[in-house]
Amino acid sequence: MAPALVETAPAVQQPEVNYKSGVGQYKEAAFGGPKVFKKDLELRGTEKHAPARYPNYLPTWDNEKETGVYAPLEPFEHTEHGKDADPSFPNLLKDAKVADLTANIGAEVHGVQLSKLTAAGKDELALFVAQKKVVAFRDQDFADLPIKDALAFGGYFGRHHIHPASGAPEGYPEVHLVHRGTDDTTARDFFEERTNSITWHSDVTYEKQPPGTTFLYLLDGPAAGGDTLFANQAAAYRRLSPEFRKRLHGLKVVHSGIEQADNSRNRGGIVRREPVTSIHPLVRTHPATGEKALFVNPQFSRRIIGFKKEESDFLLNFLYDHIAKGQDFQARVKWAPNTVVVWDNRVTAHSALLDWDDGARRHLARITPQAEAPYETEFEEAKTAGFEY
Ligand SMILES: O=C(O)CCC(=O)C(=O)O
Ligand SMILES: [Fe+2]
Repeated sequence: MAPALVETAPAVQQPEVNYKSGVGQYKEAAFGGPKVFKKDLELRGTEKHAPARYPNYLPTWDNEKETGVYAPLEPFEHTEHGKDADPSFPNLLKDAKVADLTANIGAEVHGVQLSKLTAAGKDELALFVAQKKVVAFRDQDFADLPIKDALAFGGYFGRHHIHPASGAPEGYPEVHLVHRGTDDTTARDFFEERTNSITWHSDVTYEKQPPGTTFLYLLDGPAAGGDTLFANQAAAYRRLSPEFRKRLHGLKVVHSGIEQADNSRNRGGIVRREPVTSIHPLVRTHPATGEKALFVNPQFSRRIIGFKKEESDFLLNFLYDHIAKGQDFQARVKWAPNTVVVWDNRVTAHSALLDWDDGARRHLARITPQAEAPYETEFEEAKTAGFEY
């Protein structure tokens, strides 16, 4: 049966919380990939559509062998390599051409081959991405590497997250896939019910240790469309008044993976691990830059602890709206063949866009190293200094 090609999670005992009463909604249902996935059709192609360029990356899943067989995730000690980096980036950027995408978020880089970076270069990559928030590296060989080599590269940045509900290349559950194939009717179905496809989120924030430096690379894409949106959640934090920021500090938010798992189950997809909820600070601090960022998203955040439902909904909705409208701290990343986009999931949110014709293949792979458990540091009145707005 079919999987849900979406975000998702595991288990550490949590205090009892009524996560279901929050405003966050799991909206990714319509992004959940085809109900039935015919691998042979994708391998063959159709009269109108070419076969998959990277058949080794076509999604597979096995309900019988995979559902419920993964143990809860255990805590692990994360090493933040961005802290060890030379901030002048001598290894990463020595031959690079860097162009900022906007004044407040994003860069595009030519002239670097990620797969060839030394350990020092990878440390610099972690810091550079933490600073820029999202970076599009062009002309990469990543998609052509053996999958195990791509995973070995990503594993430097943290323990691989195995998605609870998404399809994966055969034998590599650590790779999360985004795939719309030749017989996909997602766009038509989705817009029967909805007016836009924006789904701001950071990945799998219901995990105890959500991802940090995250890699998404293009395998096949439509001629136009299918861009990805990114928002700088540190800039979103700084844009708020000092009084408002002060109030946000100390608040804790419940994040839930339950709806995503239910959604996968309802579609006949897999749930590799029983879903969990986690409690994270509403404002988190980045371990390498010391920057503070909002850490809420409408996909997975559910409830502010200690607030009544209406209070929690009111504040979370304000923050979602603030982030969604902040075009001046957002960037729109355009995909091209051989592009690897790297973002820091701790300080950004992103949204896919469903704006291309059904049937045109869009196929991406994500490598998702987990990072530290989110933590916060004290509110500091003057401490937006040193960071650009
Ligand atoms: O398809 C996209 O543009 C982004 C999908 C996504 O949210 C992810 O891979 O984490
Ligand atoms: Fe995502």
